[in-house]
Amino acid sequence: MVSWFRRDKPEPVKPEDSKRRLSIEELAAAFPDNRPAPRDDAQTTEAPPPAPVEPAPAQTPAPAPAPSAPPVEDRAAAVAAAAAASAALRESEAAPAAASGKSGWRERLRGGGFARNLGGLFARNPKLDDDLLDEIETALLTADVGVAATTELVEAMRKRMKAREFADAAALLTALRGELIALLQPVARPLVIDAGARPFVILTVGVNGVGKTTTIGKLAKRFKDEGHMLMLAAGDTFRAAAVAQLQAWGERNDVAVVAQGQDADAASVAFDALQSAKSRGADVLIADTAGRLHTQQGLMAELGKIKRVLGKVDPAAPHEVLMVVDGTTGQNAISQLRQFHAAAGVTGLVVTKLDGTAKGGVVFALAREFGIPIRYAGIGEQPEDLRVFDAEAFVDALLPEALGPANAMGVG
Ligand SMILES: Nc1nc2c(ncn2[C@@H]2O[C@H](COP(=O)(O)OP(=O)(O)OP(=O)(O)O)[C@@H](O)[C@H]2O)c(=O)[nH]1
Repeated sequence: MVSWFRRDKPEPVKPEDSKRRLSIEELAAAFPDNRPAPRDDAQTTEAPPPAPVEPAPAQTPAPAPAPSAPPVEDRAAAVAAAAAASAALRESEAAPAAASGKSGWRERLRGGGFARNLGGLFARNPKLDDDLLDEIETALLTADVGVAATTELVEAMRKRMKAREFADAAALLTALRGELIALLQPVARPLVIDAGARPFVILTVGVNGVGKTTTIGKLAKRFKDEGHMLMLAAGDTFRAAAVAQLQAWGERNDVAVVAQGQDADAASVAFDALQSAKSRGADVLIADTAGRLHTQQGLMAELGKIKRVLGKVDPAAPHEVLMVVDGTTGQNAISQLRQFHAAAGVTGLVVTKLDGTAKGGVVFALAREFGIPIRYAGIGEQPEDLRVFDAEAFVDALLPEALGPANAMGVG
């Protein structure tokens, strides 16, 4: 599949070219059905992307990927995958906004470990005693809330229980909900597009496979719906299908995508895209970057380079460094954020894949450890499955106030 993107005959491509319709093969490549799982070890065998060179001037035509014909069996698989992708797109577009509002959150998060363990615990009508606190502690740790945050929460509950503040377990549940909401409230700060920045530049970063490109697609839809004139920069020039994937999202939302193809210099793509967005009067530019492990120092340094290059066009850019974190990663997300923050100065987070994970508790650990705003939560793969992060809605979804057998989420 990688060979489709090798350049037999390089051709110049302009930003406008991104508006062309994608072929069925490109669509298939853009929506692969068996993505590798994200890796969090440093022993990757993948070759790193090429070291960045000085950015090309904005008007320099860049070589376009010129897909060569895939073998017949690959083509058949591609056609089948494309058909599935198109059907999925149609389905998602036709689907009612089932996941809107608090009920939508609850709907999506109910299968998760947090909801199941903690919710199930209270749904059993437990006795108010130390055993209950031990069980809460285990449930929080299992959901990856982390040792520090868990200890703080449980000790706060223990103190209040000893002070006879709670009449029963239901009262403790209410207090625990309050503590959880209080932990998240300071970081539930939505992204505000500064109208004075033309364009407002969002640089997305994160490790491999966390959902960066998908999140950009979801954001494109959101911003478009809000009436913004936006553009996308296909800065993930490493993964074979990433450019086509972003172009597919762009096409779907009628948003221009600036691309130079696979293996292009990511900083050059960002530079080009910002110049283009400026000259077209776009008010938002979202730049994708290749996934990279936080332990790969060379690749982490490349993020600093991309930022500096953007700063040459607009000293205030990027206005937001949005790190996408996979909510299923567990405590590893902490070290990821630490390294990305050091390399690129993260200003906001998107926590993805919170639907159905046993590890959704990492959101609390991130909030406690860094205090960096959590802008959005990804709760599914469809365009509408990106929510502005709301502390109360999130806690409400994981641990509803009224827990009885009827409300015990995912229990049994
Ligand atoms: N269930 C679920 N899946 C998601 C969510 N966000 C993204 N995904 C899926 O995660 C997979 C990886 O998403 P991508 O957007 O390709 O990830 P990426 O970070 O751009 O990947 P790299 O370019 O390899 O770094 C895809 O199968 C997405 O559909 C989410 O909120 N929930």
